[in-house]
Amino acid sequence: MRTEDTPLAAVEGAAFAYRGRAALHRLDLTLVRGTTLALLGPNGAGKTSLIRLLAGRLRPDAGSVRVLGGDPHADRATRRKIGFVPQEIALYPRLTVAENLDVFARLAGLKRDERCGAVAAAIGRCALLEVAGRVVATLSGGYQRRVNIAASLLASPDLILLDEPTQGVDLEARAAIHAVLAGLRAAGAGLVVSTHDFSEAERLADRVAILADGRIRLTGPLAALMRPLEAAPPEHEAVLEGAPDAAAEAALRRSGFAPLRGDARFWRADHGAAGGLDGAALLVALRANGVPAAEIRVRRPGLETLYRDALAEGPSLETAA
Ligand SMILES: Nc1ncnc2c1ncn2[C@@H]1O[C@H](COP(=O)(O)OP(=O)(O)OP(=O)(O)O)[C@@H](O)[C@H]1O
Repeated sequence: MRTEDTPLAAVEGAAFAYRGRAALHRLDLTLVRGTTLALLGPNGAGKTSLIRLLAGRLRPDAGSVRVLGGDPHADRATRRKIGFVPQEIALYPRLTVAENLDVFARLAGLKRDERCGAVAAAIGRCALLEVAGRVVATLSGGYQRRVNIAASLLASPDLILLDEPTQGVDLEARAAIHAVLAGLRAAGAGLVVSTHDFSEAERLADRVAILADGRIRLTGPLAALMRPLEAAPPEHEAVLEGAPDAAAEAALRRSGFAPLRGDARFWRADHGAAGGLDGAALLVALRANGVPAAEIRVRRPGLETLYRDALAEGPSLETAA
């Protein structure tokens, strides 16, 4: 196999258990160079465990994990090709941004004459120049997340693993982080981004993998997965003022609505199930039946639809490129 044919990463039959409790079951996944994979799945699905396997922080109990042909757990040179951005901010709060990055450059094994350039490059790629001299503890959560990302870039990794990189940040900071990730991708890095945010995945990723209970339920290129939805009718999402009582819930279910995202204020129905009414008529009809509906959103089926269907269906599916 030529070097350029080696996948960025290959996970084959990888299984992992925490003290006998299975977190990942014989997983197969290939990462393509220069692409961004979004990892989606409910809490406890195994996203972080998979990222930690790819980062070499965990060793599979069975099967194998290879990054650019090397074993990230056993092989330090392979680990240097991987940038790992953990979910928690892992920085020295009393040091400045530049001082933090210098410490991480040392930890990454960079020599003194390489460190200055590597720190400057990471600051540039994460648009941190204006805060480079600021003490990290004084920065907003969004900036701290960008410094967390910068810390993973010092050895110019080919693969960057980001565990919920926009968790807990406001919309502006989220957009800034998306711009950083888009820049990394444009520079040729492969990214794996775990997220609970469908619009983020749609914006950033060209491939997705949906996990549940330690298994991949659906994976493939986003465009190919979304294509069948193009002809599908719009969906209705009912946003309630509060959780419905039993009578309101029964009325919602009679109208074809099912709860969304485990939050009793959000319900969805496809167009047909909602009786073909438009959003305004549906709002009136639901309110007349005692449903505390504040708003009906009409939207095109998207990644969230695929996600819901993949979790409902159960069997593993793969869509080829
Ligand atoms: N350090 C640990 N010790 C024991 N069990 C763990 C540990 N970390 C994760 N688990 C368990 O492994 C399973 C997968 O967890 P994991 O954190 O990989 O899921 P996740 O998809 O990243 O979830 P979230 O979206 O909540 O971050 C869960 O059942 C979880 O409780």
